[in-house]
Formats: sequence, structure tokens, C-alpha cells
Amino acid sequence: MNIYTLPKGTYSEKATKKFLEYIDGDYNIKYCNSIYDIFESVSNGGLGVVPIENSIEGSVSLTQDLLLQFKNIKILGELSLDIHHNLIGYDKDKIKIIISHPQALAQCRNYIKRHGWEVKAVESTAKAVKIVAESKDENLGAIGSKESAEYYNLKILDKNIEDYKNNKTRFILIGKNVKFKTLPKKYKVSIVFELKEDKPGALYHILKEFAERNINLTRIESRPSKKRLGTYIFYIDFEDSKEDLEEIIKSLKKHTTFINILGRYPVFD
Ligand SMILES: O=C(O)C(=O)Cc1ccccc1
Repeated sequence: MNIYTLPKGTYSEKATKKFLEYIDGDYNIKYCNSIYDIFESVSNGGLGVVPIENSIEGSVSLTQDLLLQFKNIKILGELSLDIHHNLIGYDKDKIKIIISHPQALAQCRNYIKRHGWEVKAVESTAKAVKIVAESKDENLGAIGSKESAEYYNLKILDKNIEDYKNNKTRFILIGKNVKFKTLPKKYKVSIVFELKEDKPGALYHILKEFAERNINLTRIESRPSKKRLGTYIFYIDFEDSKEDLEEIIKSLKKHTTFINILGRYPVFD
């Protein structure tokens, strides 16, 4: 079976290798150019690993949107990685343009600003490093992992260039099903829904259902519904409990036009 992720040297590849330590069965890592390509491959079978949230920058909105779009793909597991970015290239003094994944550019925003460099976003940090390596252009620099610099034989010009020390990213394992060798104690549930009515207390009715069952929410987020300006869908993550999930969803349905369970899954550390 295949497990799809971003190219060699990306943080997502690192997360994939960590997931594979917990997964039962033989999987070959297959590299995709973008998060969208990973979802598309996984919709035809196999597993995938994508970033979903960063401690500094917040959600990876593309992943959020695709989880809603690809109805046959579920979240099967989660883990977090410490992220340390490197400036990669030839000569720091000659750099004019910095290339990287939007999340990496955002996590090093102050560092880039201090140097007055222009930025260019690409689909992954490894792709950025590849572009710099293949162009042999000293005016270009990339932000990426130590492994990507080694893989493309480029120099690390600066280490730990992230603006905040506690830079962590959550990655999710996606697919239809999986068997794990060992399971952690902690489970989470992710749901997405649209409120039925735009009126006072609409969201309160949802939150009340969780409060009354003593369920801890770990994330709540809104995204544009993409139907009209000012209309939203909500993403909620909550700790799994002894409460019956079906019964919880039934109670929420009274207040929503649609509700999907994106997954009930183990959280690895
Ligand atoms: O491009 C990568 O290396 C990724 O895996 C996406 C990403 C970018 C920045 C921080 C975490 C994940």
C-alpha cells in the first residue's frame, strides 16, 4: 500500500516516517507536489499525511477546505512535530528573494523582514530548496529543513530562523482506514458544520451541548462558507469521552444545516 505526502526533505515527510512507526503493515512513501495532490491520490486508496495547524500561524486552510471537499477521506490520526527552519542557499549576502511554503514564510516573517528580502511561495519547502539548487542562482534562498539542504547539497546559512521558539505543527494521517500497532490513550473527534440560523445565540446552542456533557473542546474555528460574504462554517475538535458520539451529533443536528464527522482518531506524541 502507499502513503502519500509532500516531497523528500519536507516536514510532512518527517511526520510520515513518524506515523509509520505506529502503523501496522507495509507502506511505501509516495511523494506528491501539493496538499491537493495528496488528497486526490488518497481518494483512490492508501494513506496520506498533511499539515493541519501550526502553533504560530494557525490553520492550514487548504487542508481544512479539502477535508470538507473530499467526503470519502477521514482523519485517522494526529501527531505534532517541533519545526526548526533553516536559511538554505549559497551566500547570505547575495540573497534577494526567499522561496518557501507559505507556512514557512509566515513563521519566519520577522526574520525575512529584517533582511529586506522579497518572498515567493511554492507548494513545499523541499520544492523551494530544489528550485534554488537547480537554478544555481545566488540571488535565491530557500527556507526548509536540514534534511532538504542535505538532499540537494546546499549550504545551511542560518539555523533556527523561526520567529518564535515554540514552533510546532500538527500533522494528520488521512485515508479510509488504518491499523495501528499500538494505540495511545488520547482520542479526539473533529467535526464541521454550518449553523441553521444567523441569530443571537446560534453558536451558543452548539457550545451548550458540549458544556452540558462536560466535553473539552480543543479547537474552534470558522471558515467562509464560500456561498456569501459573512456566512461561515465551523470546525470543532473535542476530546473523545464516554459520551455516545452519535447522540452528541444528533443533538447538534437540531442547530445545523449540515454536520460531518471528519474523524475520531488517536493522538500520538
Ligand atoms: O513544505 C513542507 O515541508 C511541509 O511539510 C509543509 C510545512 C511547511 C512549514 C511548516 C510545517 C509544514
